[in-house]
Amino acid sequence: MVSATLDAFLSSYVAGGDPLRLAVSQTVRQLALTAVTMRKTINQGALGSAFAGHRGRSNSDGDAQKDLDVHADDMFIEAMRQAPVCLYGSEELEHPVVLDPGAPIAVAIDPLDGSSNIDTNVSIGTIFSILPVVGEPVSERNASFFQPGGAQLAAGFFIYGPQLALVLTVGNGTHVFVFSSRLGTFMQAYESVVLAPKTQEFAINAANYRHWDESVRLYVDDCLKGTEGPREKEFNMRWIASLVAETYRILMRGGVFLYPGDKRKGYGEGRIRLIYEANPIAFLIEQAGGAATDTVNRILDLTPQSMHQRVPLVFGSAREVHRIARYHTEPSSIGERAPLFNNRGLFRA
Ligand SMILES: O=P(O)(O)OC[C@H]1O[C@](O)(COP(=O)(O)O)[C@@H](O)[C@@H]1O
Ligand SMILES: [Mg+2]
Ligand SMILES: [Mg+2]
Repeated sequence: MVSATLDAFLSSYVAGGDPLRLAVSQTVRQLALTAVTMRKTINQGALGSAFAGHRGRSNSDGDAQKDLDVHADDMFIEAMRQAPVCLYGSEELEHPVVLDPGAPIAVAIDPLDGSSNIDTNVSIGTIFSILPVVGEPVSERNASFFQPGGAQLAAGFFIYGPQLALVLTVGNGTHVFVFSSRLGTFMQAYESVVLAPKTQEFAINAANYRHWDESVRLYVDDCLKGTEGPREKEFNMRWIASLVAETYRILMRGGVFLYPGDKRKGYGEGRIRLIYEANPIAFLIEQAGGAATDTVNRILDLTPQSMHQRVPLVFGSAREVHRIARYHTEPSSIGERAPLFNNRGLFRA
């Protein structure tokens, strides 16, 4: 347990006076102030006006927009106008918006993650990715969002749960800050998080089982067989349907998350958006010693092609993530089909 303030953490990060770092730290401060206000709105629940429900609108990806989605987007874009941010790209906006053309960074954001949980009083959040601005002239600057996730300067999310927390990386570990109402500020709650490489817990929306490809089905089948299957250990399963909540849990106690592509219409690349969901989560997870793939390839190596592009996402404890990749790349050598497992089965019989 450590107890530096977020301000102290950011001040030490900008100590060398690098202008990009300065811009990142000012932006994170603005995001944090806005998250505190968002939390107050969320805490009012159905008693507050921002909870009125659907506006009957949908975002560019076809998701129904709830009032709180739009409210969160309005809040964060206003906040980013107070920060040195050139471009603001959001799940809720079809195209990125130019804020300060001379500023050095671009912010990609999922203003409200886990929207389907708003009315159920389950944790929701805000995910952000901060990238350096690239591209000349100004009209070419949207290219900033199409850099591989490995170019991110910082990434993080706020989780509006039993605690308001910020999980942040600026490229030197993954840091968890919890908002202290008493002190009115975010305090660092843990040293840099280290994710256990092994796990016995997986998270997937099992309702889609029949739509998955065989590799994903076999992986899950092997987990479900527990001590009687090739894994020879019991597994636990979780699905909160809130990416921020799943990520927080995995950072705290290990585990693996899967949202693969499946055969449903529109789900060939899964559900998670690359630029403002998968990339920041992958950066946080890698900085904690975990791994993140599109089932096979490292997420942070992918070059985005469009602002709202979806990507299959697997992340969490590194050994488990790499194991899942092998179900896709060498299916005949893993799980129940592995020669060693069959031998063992013969001996047992
Ligand atoms: O409802 P499903 O298909 O299980 O999907 C749940 C996933 O969708 C998301 O809610 C997508 O994010 P949004 O709420 O920002 O659209 C993730 O947080 C979550 O992991
Ligand atoms: Mg989301
Ligand atoms: Mg969202």
